[in-house]
Amino acid sequence: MCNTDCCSNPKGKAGTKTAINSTNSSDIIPTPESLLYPYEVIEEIADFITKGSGMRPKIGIICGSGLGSLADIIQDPKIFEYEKIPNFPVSTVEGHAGRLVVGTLEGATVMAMQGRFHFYEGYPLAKCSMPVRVMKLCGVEYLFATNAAGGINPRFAVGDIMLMHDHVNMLGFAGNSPLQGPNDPRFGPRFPALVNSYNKDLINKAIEIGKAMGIESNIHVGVYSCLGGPNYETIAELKALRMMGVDAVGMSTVHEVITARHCDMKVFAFSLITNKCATEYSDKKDDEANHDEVMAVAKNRQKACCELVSRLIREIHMASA
Ligand SMILES: O=P(O)(O)O[C@H]1O[C@H](CO)[C@@H](O)[C@H]1O
Ligand SMILES: Nc1nc2[nH]cnc2c(=O)[nH]1
Repeated sequence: MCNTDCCSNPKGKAGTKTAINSTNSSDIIPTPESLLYPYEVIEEIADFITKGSGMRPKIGIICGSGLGSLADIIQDPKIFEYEKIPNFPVSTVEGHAGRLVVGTLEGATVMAMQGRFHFYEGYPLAKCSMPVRVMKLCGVEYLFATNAAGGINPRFAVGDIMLMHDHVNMLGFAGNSPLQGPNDPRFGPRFPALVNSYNKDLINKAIEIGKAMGIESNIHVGVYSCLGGPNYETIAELKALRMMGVDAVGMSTVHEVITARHCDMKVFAFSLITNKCATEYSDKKDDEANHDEVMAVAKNRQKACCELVSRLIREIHMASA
C-alpha cells in the first residue's frame, strides 16, 4: 500500500488519473518532467501498440546509433512510426529512424525502438526513457539496450563489443534523473537499488555466444558512462572518466536502464565501440570522434550485433518454452 502523498490510488486501477495529480504541493515541488507522462498516458500508448500489433511482446530492444538493423531482422513486423503513436516524441538524430517495430525474433515476441531519445535533443530524461515504461505495460520483461560508444579502455579496439556490467551516471551526479519528481509506485519504488542492474546470467550467456561466434577476443565486459552531449568529450574529461573506472562513454542508455530497473525489468546492454577516445594530449589528431565515423563503424558491425542479439533472444525463448 502506498503511504506517500504522491498516490491516492494504491492498487493502481486503470482509468484513475489521480496518481500524479494528487501530489500535495506543500510537501514536494513537482517538476514539469515528472508530470509529463502519468501512468494512464503510458497505459494508453501501450494499449495502442498491443491492440495495433495484436501482440504482448516479452523482449524490448533499443537500437543504438547505426544499429537500426537490429529491428530489421524482426519477423512479421508491425511498424509504428513514432509520429503516429499518440503522445510519442520524434527522433531527431541521424541513424535513429523513428519507428517502433513489433514482431517475433527467434520465436520470441519482441518490440524494438529503431531510434531512441537523447537528453541533448532537448527532451527531459523522463521523456527520453518513457518508452521503457511503455514496453513494461506492453508486457516486456527483458530490456536489451544497445549503443554506440567511445572506447576509453586502451584494450578496446574499434568494432569491439562491450557488455555493460555497470555504469557511472554522470547526469545523476549533476542531479538529474528520469525518476525525478513524484514517484508512482505502480511503476516501482521511490528508492530503487541499482547494484544488480545488469543481469549476470545474460552477460555470461552473451560471452558464451561470443565464443561460439568466434569473436571472443572482440567481446569485453565493462563500465559505461553517459554524458549529456551532444559534444564529444575533452581529453581532460576522458582522463577523469578513465580514473573513475569507465571503459566506454556515450550519451544514452543509463536513464533507460534506471527506468527499466525501477519497474523490475531484466536488463542486458552492450556498447559497440565505434571510436577510440584520446586520453593523452599526445594522441593523434585523427582520434577525434565524429558521428559519420560512429555510423560507419556501426554499419560495418551490425551483422555481428544482430547475431549476438538473436542468439541471446533464442536462449531466453528456449529457456521459457
Ligand atoms: O547512444 P547512441 O544512441 O547509440 O548514440 C551515440 O552516438 C551518438 C554520437 O555519435 C550519440 O547519440 C551517442 O549517444
Ligand atoms: N559521448 C560520446 N558518445 C559517443 N558515441 C559514440 N562515440 C562516442 C564518444 O566518443 N563519446
